[in-house]
Amino acid sequence: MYIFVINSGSSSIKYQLFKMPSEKPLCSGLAERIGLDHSIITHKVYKGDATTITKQEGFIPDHEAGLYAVAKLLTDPEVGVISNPDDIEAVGHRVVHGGESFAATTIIDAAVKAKIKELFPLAPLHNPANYLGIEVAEKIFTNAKQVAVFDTAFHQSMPPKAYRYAIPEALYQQHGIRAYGFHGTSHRYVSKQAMAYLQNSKAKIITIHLGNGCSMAAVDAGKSVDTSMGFGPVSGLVMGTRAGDIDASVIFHLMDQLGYEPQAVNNLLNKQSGMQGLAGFSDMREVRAAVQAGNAQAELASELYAYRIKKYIGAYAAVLNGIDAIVFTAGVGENDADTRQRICSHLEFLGIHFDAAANRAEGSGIRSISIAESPVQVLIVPTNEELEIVQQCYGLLQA
Ligand SMILES: Nc1ncnc2c1ncn2[C@@H]1O[C@H](COP(=O)(O)OP(=O)(O)O)[C@@H](O)[C@H]1O
Ligand SMILES: CC(=O)OP(=O)(O)O
Ligand SMILES: [Mg+2]
Repeated sequence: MYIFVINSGSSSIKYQLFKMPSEKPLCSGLAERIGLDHSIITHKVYKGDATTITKQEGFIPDHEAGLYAVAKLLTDPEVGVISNPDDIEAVGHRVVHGGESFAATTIIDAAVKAKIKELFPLAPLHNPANYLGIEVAEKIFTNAKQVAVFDTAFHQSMPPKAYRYAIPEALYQQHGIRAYGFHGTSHRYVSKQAMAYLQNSKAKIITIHLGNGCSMAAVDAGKSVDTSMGFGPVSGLVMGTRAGDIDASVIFHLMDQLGYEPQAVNNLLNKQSGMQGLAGFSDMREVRAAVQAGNAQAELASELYAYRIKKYIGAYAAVLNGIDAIVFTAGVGENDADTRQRICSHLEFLGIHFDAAANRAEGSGIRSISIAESPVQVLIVPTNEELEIVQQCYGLLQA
């Protein structure tokens, strides 16, 4: 059985075609800079031990055009891997916000689509792109079952004391205002990998997902018990362009004293803040280069980014009553030794004894960057949201 996985982001589409149940990837790819100049699709085909990489440049105006271009690559006589889109039996979609309606992976029907649409205002950078991905896939892969895997699902195990806000009860009961949490597919995947690595299914783990969006989760024996993102994916950590935690008074001040309209505040906190707002760059590689060049704003931004994470490590160590491991994952977490060093230094009182040399060493796959005697293991675990999505889809279709 072939299952195609689509991870539609705000400006990118990640995709992977799997043969199930072997979980063998036939191809994977990334369409980047959708709607911007210099759009590019990087398409990788795996045959035996060999990987062939094709790069296709040219303007991609929107997600619909991007998905059609990807489908064309899949069936291309030279770099394609299937002869007909009808060969695909299921398409697994990452859907960022599932609200309280979805605690598990779900076959998509008209009612599920309506619910995903209803949640647009709660995840404006993500759910519209996810929805479009579903609509286009329905047109291209007409034979396939469409399946939704929600970022919020893993965090549905949080207790009310973690997910409720201290505001009137009616706002929760009537309007669903509570913390949901995101990146659940990644937190679930890396925490499972870490439990297997530690050979401890009861492990208390703090997972730190640092991509463009950033979040942390406190995971107790495989269950999320708290997480840093909330009602929408803007709270908690400092991100590429999102502010993370901020006093609500700032929002009133912006509107009442500085004349900001609600939409402008939304834009400010989602798109112009975080590392972009502090240092002028949202891409951590550019921030690192600026720090190297002696840029004081980039240095402060890097310290603030790490400091916020350090505070959440302290909080989640308390929530979990001790920790067995801390896990770094996603673009920054997996690749940026400097950020990991800033976060993990001076945490010996928690039993975190960081190995600075191991942290700087080149490596791939799951690996430890704490010293052998450290009571708490610090791990790098590469995330693979697409693999987790395909496993979820296959599990659902077999059930
Ligand atoms: N070698 C690296 N050093 C530092 N940061 C990196 C490196 N490689 C990727 N990143 C950062 O990872 C982030 C993107 O992570 P990713 O998980 O791909 O994000 P998303 O899935 O949210 O688009 C960017 O900020 C990028 O700069
Ligand atoms: C939910 C979220 O923030 O996702 P991403 O990191 O892909 O933007
Ligand atoms: Mg991501």
